[in-house]
Amino acid sequence: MSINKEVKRVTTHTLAKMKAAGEKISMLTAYDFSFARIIDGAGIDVILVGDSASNVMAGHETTLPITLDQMIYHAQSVIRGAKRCLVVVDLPFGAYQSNSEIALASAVRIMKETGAHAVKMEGGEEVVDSIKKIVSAGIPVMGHLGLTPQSIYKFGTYAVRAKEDDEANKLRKDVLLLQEAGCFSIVLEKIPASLAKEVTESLYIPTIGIGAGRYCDGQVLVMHDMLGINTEFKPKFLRQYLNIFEQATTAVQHYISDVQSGNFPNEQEQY
Ligand SMILES: Nc1nc(=O)c2c([nH]1)NC[C@@H]1CN(c3ccc(C(=O)N[C@@H](CCC(=O)O)C(=O)O)cc3)CN21
Ligand SMILES: CC(C)C(=O)C(=O)O
Ligand SMILES: [Mg+2]
Repeated sequence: MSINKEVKRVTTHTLAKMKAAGEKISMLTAYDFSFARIIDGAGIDVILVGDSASNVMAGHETTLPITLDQMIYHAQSVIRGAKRCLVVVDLPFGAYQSNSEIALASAVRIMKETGAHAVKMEGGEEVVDSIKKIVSAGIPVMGHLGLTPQSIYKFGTYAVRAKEDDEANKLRKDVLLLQEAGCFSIVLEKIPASLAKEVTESLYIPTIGIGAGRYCDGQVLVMHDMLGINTEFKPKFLRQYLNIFEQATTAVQHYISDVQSGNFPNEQEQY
């Protein structure tokens, strides 16, 4: 299948084997070529071109405003930088909820115009028909349950989901429906660790958690959060590995003062 044999690509089948072997799956978001190159080169299994681009790239309050065209632009940039990992693209709000034909058309546009390997969509029972249609067309689908940010105005808050029995029971059913519909993996966002453990054990497809505890088959974070580019967002589940905001601010301040003092450029830095 692969014409370019330089590197062995992670596929949805790799992830299935990893779950079977008890190997944890690492996933991070990326939205552009340069960061995709860093993350892929570091050895990540999966890059998610998340609709969180709406927040961290465009500065919106929620994920709702980002369009399919804008997601396609981000995915095209990421795919040029990602040589080894699996690249999954979020279907944005409005690109799949109306009916399964619109959902398929949106997924086809992503596959055709970006070269990405899979799509992700939020929801359970409500989107099962769309998932089946997309999977039948040969497009791998990742599910997303628990806190689903495209429905934030229905929930009203970003608080932990499925703490009560009725919502937990719906999630228990939804994971099985998604698996049956053909999803290759499911993101579980901000649910109790005990529930994530239980549903992870009930599935043969891997779960990828964010704020869903240590028992998921893999973990995902938004790159800008874990690198400390975006420092306003500090939920309990986030581990920050760098503080780029602070370091970049210091670097820019040094540059400004070097320009102002005439220290930059020096003799070696001119022609
Ligand atoms: N930068 C960024 N990081 C993300 O993880 C992310 C996005 N954007 N945008 C899309 C969704 C939204 N997500 C979220 C949003 C908020 C919380 C959260 O825990 N917020 C509050 C708590 C709010 C409450 O309890 O009511 C917090 O502690 O920061 C978690 C995940 C995850 N995704
Ligand atoms: C938080 C992850 C799972 C996501 O959907 C996104 O970044 O858009
Ligand atoms: Mg998303």
